[in-house]
Amino acid sequence: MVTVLPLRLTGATLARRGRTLVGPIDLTLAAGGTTVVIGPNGSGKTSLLRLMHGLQRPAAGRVEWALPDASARTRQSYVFQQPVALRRSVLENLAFPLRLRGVPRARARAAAEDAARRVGLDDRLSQSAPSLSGGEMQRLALARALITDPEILFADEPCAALDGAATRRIEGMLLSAAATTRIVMATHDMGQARRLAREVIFLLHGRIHESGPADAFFDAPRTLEARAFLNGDILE
Ligand SMILES: Nc1ncnc2c1ncn2[C@@H]1O[C@H](COP(=O)(O)OP(=O)(O)OP(=O)(O)O)[C@@H](O)[C@H]1O
Repeated sequence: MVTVLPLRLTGATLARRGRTLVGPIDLTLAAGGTTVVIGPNGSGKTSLLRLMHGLQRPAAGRVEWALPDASARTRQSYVFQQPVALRRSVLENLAFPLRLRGVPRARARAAAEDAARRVGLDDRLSQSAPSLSGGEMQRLALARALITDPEILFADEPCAALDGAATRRIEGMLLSAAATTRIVMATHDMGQARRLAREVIFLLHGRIHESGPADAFFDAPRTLEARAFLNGDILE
């Protein structure tokens, strides 16, 4: 199968007004499993996801997919920390990415209904999406991001501000999506990171401080800083 992976970052930095927010980053994202990006507030989790997804061009270094950027772009989705919904119905929101890709109206509608059923929003199809609750909105955002069957999904704190039940529901969606979609997500919730991650990237001050298989990272972090972070200590 032709695939966009691996994604390779080589000395990549993201900058705003001359200030480096993240990087230089060197990493290779191969196929399979979920990568969880963790680190203190302001350590650069969102910036790293944006850099990988191509929301911003690197100020230095390279961000390269296995396919040309134009094809790579159509095979990835991004869920923002604060999801944005179109001022349209739940059904139209779900159908939108398919319509953008030229899927005929009836087929897009059927797929949207099916997606809504799977995430428990089938009784909300005609409700205006901006009026959904926080948990419902996150489910909508995730279902909309997955409806194109992306090869890779970037999710920035997809459970921020959700209660335990809503969080578990989103985690369930991520776990089933992970069977076919490579996931890279940022989270503050270490329980969630343990439940979902195959691989961890621990950021500190905009750089990768430690990374590797999740089990090893959580059982025996190599660096003092990672140990301190997992203990909930403040890192300056
Ligand atoms: N548009 C911007 N302009 C200037 N600085 C920015 C911008 N976006 C982010 N930053 C800065 O970049 C650094 C990293 O921010 P980022 O949002 O990537 O961190 P984070 O790890 O996702 O934080 P949090 O856990 O609080 O969401 C922070 O110091 C932040 O203030």
